[in-house]
Amino acid sequence: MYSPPHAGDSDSEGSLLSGVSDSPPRGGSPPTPPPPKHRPSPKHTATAKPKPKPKPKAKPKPVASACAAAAPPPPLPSAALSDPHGLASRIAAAPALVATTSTVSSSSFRRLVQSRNPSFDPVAAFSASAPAPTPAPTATPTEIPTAAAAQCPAPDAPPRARPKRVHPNSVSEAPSAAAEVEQPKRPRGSGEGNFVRLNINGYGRKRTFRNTQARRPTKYRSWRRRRAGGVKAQGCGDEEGDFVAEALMEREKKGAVGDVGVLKAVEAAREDPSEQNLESLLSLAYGYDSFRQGQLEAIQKVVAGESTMLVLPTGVGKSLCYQIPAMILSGLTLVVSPLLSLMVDQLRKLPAFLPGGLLASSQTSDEFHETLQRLRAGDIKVLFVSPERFLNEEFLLIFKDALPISLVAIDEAHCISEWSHNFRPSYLRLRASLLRRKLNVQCILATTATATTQTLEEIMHALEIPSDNLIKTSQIRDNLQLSISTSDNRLKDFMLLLKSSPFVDMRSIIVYCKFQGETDYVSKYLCDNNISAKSYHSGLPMKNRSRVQELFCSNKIRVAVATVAFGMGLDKSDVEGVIHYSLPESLEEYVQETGRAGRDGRLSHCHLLLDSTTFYKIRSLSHSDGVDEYAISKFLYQVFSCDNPMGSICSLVKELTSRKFDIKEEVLLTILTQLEIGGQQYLRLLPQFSVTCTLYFHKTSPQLLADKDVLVRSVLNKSETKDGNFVFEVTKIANDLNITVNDVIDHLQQLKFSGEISCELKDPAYCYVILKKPDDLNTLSATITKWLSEVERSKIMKLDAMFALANFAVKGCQRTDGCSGSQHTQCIQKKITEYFSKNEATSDNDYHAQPHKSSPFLQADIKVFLQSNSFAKFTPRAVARIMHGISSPGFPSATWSKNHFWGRYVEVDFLVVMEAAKAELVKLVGKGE
Ligand SMILES: Nc1ncnc2c1ncn2[C@@H]1O[C@H](COP(=O)(O)OP(=O)(O)OP(=O)(O)O)[C@@H](O)[C@H]1O
Repeated sequence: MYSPPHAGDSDSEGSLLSGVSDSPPRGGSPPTPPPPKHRPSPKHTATAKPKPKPKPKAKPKPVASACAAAAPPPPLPSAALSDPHGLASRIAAAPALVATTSTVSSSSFRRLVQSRNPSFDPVAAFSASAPAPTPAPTATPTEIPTAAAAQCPAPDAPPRARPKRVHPNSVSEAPSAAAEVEQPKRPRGSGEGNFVRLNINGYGRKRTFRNTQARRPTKYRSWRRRRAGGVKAQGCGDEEGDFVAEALMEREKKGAVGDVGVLKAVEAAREDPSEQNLESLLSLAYGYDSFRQGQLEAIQKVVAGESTMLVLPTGVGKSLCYQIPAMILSGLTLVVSPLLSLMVDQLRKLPAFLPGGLLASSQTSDEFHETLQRLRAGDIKVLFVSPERFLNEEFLLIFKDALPISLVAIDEAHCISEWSHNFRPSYLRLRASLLRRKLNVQCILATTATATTQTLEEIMHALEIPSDNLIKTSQIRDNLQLSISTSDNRLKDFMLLLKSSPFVDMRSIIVYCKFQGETDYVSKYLCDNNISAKSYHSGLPMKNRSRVQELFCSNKIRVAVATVAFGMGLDKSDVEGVIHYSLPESLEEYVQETGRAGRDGRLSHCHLLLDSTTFYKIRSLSHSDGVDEYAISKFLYQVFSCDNPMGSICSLVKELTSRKFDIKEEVLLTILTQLEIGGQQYLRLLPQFSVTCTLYFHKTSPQLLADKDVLVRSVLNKSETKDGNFVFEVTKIANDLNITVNDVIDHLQQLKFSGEISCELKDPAYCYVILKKPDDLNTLSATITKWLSEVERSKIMKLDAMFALANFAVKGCQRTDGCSGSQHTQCIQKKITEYFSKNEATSDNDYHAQPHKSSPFLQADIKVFLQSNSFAKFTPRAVARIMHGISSPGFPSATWSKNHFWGRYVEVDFLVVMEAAKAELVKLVGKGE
C-alpha cells in the first residue's frame, strides 16, 4: 500500500525525491544553467483564468489564388533547396494525372464508360435534351454541408431562410440551376486512420449530397477568409480541416526564412555528408550544437541511400533524422504517420525553409488539389500521409514517373508488427516490395521509441532493412525518476500524491487513466479541489481536444487528465510529472507515456498507482478482440460468396457485418488486410466508401433522365424503391458500368450540381475486389484464427509483463541500486531494458497475477444466465464476454450491462469462463433447447 510521504519527510524513505538520477533537478540550479525560466507557482496557475485572446484586426488581404493561399510565401531563397534537381519543372511537365481524377465531367464520364463498355452509345445516352451545363464558379467553392455546419452557421453568415419543403422526387419544384451550381468535391472517406480510437476522420458520418438553398461557409473558406481578412472563424463544421489549416497558417507565419548560410551548408552536406558538414548544417538550420546519440549515424545512412531502423527514446529527436535528409536528398520525403493530429503537429514543427504538406482524407477537394498543385510545383519537400493512403491507387499514381521520392520515413513503425502494443492493420501494407513497386522507393527510414526484439525483427523483415542498419539506444531516458505504489483507494492516494513533494510543486502534470469516464471524473475532482485540470480523451470533439492541448501547452492548466489518446506528437518540453492513475497496458505504453515528461532533459517524476481491480478489468478487455474459428469461417464465406464474382467490386457494410459475426470492425479490417497481403493474395482492398445511396429526382423525371444518362439508367435497373425514392448499392452500379465507385460518386455529384438530383449516402463499407478464391476455406479460417489468437495472447502477455514489473517493484525490489520507498528507478529501468531485449514478452512468474482458475458458482450462474436469456443465440465467447463485462458488436454494453451477470466473473480466467459456457451450451443443445 502506498503511503504518501509527509511534507516534512521529503528526505526520508518515503520521499519520492530520493535516489535522483544525474540529470539536473528542476527546482534547484542545474549544472549547465539553462536560460532562467520563470515558472509561476502552481498555486497561481490553479486559479488563473486564461486571458481572452485579442481579436485580430480585420486586415483584408487579397488572395491571389488557391495555390498561393497555402504555399509558403515566395520568394524562396531556398528554391534550390526545395528543387535542387529541377524536380518542379519535371513534375510540371508530367501529365496532369491527378488534377482531373476527382472531377468526372459528363464528357469525361462518357469517355470513361465508353472505354470500359465499348457497346455503350454515348450519343444516344448523352445527346438528348440534356440541360446545358452551367459553368461552376471557381472563386468561392462550396462544400457538401456537414450536419455540424448545418447546425451552427458561422457568425458572419447571413441568416438562412428556412428551405421550402419539397418532395424528394418532385420534378416541378426544381431549384434554380444557378443557385445550385457548386464545385464538385472529391468524395471523402478513403479510410484514413483511426489510431487509438480517435474518431478524427469522421467514420460513420452520414454523407449528404442534398442540394442546398443557402451556401454554407466551409472551414476551408473560413480559413481563407481568415487569411484574407484576419477574421476569427468560430466554430463548427469540419474540425480536422481547422487543424490542418491552422498548421499551414502557422507555417506560413514562420515564413520561408531562406538563409544563404543554410543553403550553402546543404550543398556542402550533399557533396560530402561528413560529420563536420552535417553538424554545421544542424547548427545553421536548427541552432543545435551537436547531434544526440544515434542521430548522426541514422542521417548518414539515409543520405547514403541505406534503409535504416532507428530506435530512440521519446523526445530525443527522431524527426530530425528525416528532416535533415529531406533537405539534402533531391526528391520528395514521404512521412507516414498514424494519426492526423500527429501529422499536423509534425507539419507545424518543420523548419520554415523545409516546405511541407499533408494529404488526409478529411481534406476538402480544394485542399487536396491545392496540395497536389504545390507538389507538382515542387513546393513540397516533405509530405505527410497516413498509411491508409497506400490503399488508394489514385494516390500512388501521383508519384508514378512524375514525382521522384527519395525517402519514405515511417513514424511509429512498431504499428507494422502485430506483436507490438499498437498494431494497426493498414500499416501491414507498408512493405518494402510495395513501396519499391508502386513508388520506386529505395530508401526507408523506420522510427520508433518502443519495440521489443521480436517487433523490430518483424519491422525490419517487412521493410527489408539489413540487420547492420539497426540503430538502437536505450528506450528510456535517464532523467526520469520512476516510482510505483499499490493503492486500494486510488482517488485518495492520488490526491495525497498531488499534495506531496515533488508533485505539489509541479506546474505541468499529465495523469493517465484507462477509461474516458475516469478522466472526466478525476479532472472534475481536481477542479473541485482547486487544481486546474481538464480531461482529454477521444470521445471529446476534436475542437475540445485541441483546446485542452493548447491550454496545457501554454501552462494555463496545470493537469491534463487523459487516456492513451493524449501525448502522441506532444512536444511540451517542461512536463514535470506523469502519474499513471491506471496501469498501462504494456511496458511499451508505460515507456511512451512516461516519456512525455522531462523532454527538456531535466529531472522529472513519474508515479504509477497499482491496483489489482484495474489490472483485472484491463486484462478482461484484452479479450475483446478475440474471435472464434467458427465466426471467422462464416465471415470468410461471406467475403468469398457466390454473389461476389472475381474481378467485381464487393462491399461489406462495416457495422452490419461487425454485428452479424460479432467481430469488431478493426478485427474485420485486420482479417481483410491479411487476405490481401498474407502468403497468398486473395483480394485487393479498395478505399472505404458509404455504399447505400438514396436518390431523389428534382428536375427531369427519372425515366427521361435515364434515357439521357447511362448511370441513371443503371440506377433505375438496379435499385429498389422505398417511399417513392430509389435506393441502390453504389458498388452494383460500378460493376454494371465497369467503372470505379469513385467514378459513380463523382457522376452523381455532377448530376447534383446540375440540379437534377440529390442523394444521400450511408453505410460505410469495406470495399474489395476478389483476385483468387481460396481452395479450402476451412484451412484458411483455421490459419487466421490461430494467428489472431496468438495476437490476443501476446496482448495479454504484455499486460502481464507490465503488472509483474510493477508488482516486483513494490513487493520484490531488494532496495538495491538506489531504490527506496516507492521510488524504483533503477530496478524499473533494468527490467524495461531486459524486456525490450527479449524475443517475446515474458514476465516474472513470481510477480504474475494469476486470474482464478475456477469459481464454485460459475457453472450454476452460467446455467441460470442461459436459461433466463434463451431468446438470444450465444457462443461460449459471447457468454464469457458478458461474464467479464466486455462489450462486443453483437452484445453491446448498452443492452447487456444491465444484466445481473455483467462483469461478475472478471477475476476468473476468461478461458475458464469460456470452457464453462461451452459445457453448458453443449448440455442445452443435447436437451434440444
Ligand atoms: N540534436 C539536438 N539537440 C537539441 N535538441 C534536439 C536535437 N534533436 C532534436 N531536438 C529537439 O528535441 C525535441 C524532440 O524532438 P522530436 O519531436 O523529433 O522527438 P521524437 O523522438 O520524435 O519524440 P516522440 O517519440 O515523442 O515523437 C524537439 O524539440 C527537437 O527540436
